[in-house]
Amino acid sequence: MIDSTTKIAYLGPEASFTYLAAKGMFESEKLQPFPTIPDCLEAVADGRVDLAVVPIENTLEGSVPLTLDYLFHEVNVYIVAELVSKIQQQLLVHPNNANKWEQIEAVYSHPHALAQCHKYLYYRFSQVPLHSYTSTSAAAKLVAENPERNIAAIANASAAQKYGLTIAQSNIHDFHFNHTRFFVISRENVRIDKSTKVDTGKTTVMLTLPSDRSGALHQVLSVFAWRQLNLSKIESRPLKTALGDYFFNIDVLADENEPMMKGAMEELAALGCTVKTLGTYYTYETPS
Ligand SMILES: O=C(O)C(=O)C[C@]1(C(=O)O)C=C[C@@H](O)C=C1
Repeated sequence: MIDSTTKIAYLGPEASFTYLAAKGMFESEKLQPFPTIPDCLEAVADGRVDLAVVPIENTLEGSVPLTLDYLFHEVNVYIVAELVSKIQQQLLVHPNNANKWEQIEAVYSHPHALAQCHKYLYYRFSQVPLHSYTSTSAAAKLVAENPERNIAAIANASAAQKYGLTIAQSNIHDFHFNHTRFFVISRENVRIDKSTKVDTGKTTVMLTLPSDRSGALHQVLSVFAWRQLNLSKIESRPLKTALGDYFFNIDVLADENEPMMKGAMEELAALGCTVKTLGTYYTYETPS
């Protein structure tokens, strides 16, 4: 599945957390930066690359809605692996401004990174405007390219090194246990199976309920419950058709080829659910 010609998109530019996660799994020569999550997913969906690495969920801030929604609404692709990385956020400034970082005029980062540092920013920089950027490394690059502006980025220590920035404050995320899950996405329903995997497999299904009737969700959950299929996540997201219409993202700790899972999928279809399966995949821990 992975050979010398494999191209892998990631949310760039270089030194994003997504880059570090991808580099922990694949050779860096195969990695190609794309500016946004939709760009990565479109590139894999239309065949410009073979795989894409995108963030899906963080322990402090929850799901990355753009990834979740895009996987349901916009592209037909599969998850072939999950990467989990520790996330340590740093406040980065241009070296020219290193001795006046306490007077920064703006902070730039990915919305998830800003949210992971909410308390720090609230108590230290409550008057300073926060600006969302496409990724943490894009924010670091912006700070590097604008030395005349006393602005900061929230990004990782590799980004400081890559873009020649100074770490003004280390580990500014609000809670110590800060990890992000990333998906490796492919057009084919295959899986990356290496001895370094840390689990026995998980299947992601996205579904809509048959109709808005009482007990519909209960019925869906009992499909998994009586088969003793353990769920590790359930989350609803807007279906974007009307207020109160949702789709559900469900992660099941089982292989889609197990008889119980096949039975569950058949029963969901019989109940009238629309089910989109994103495949079974293994989890890998990647250094950050
Ligand atoms: O990869 C990056 O650097 C990103 O900006 C994305 C992202 C995310 O969406 O969760 C990745 C990891 C961190 O949780 C913060 C931001």
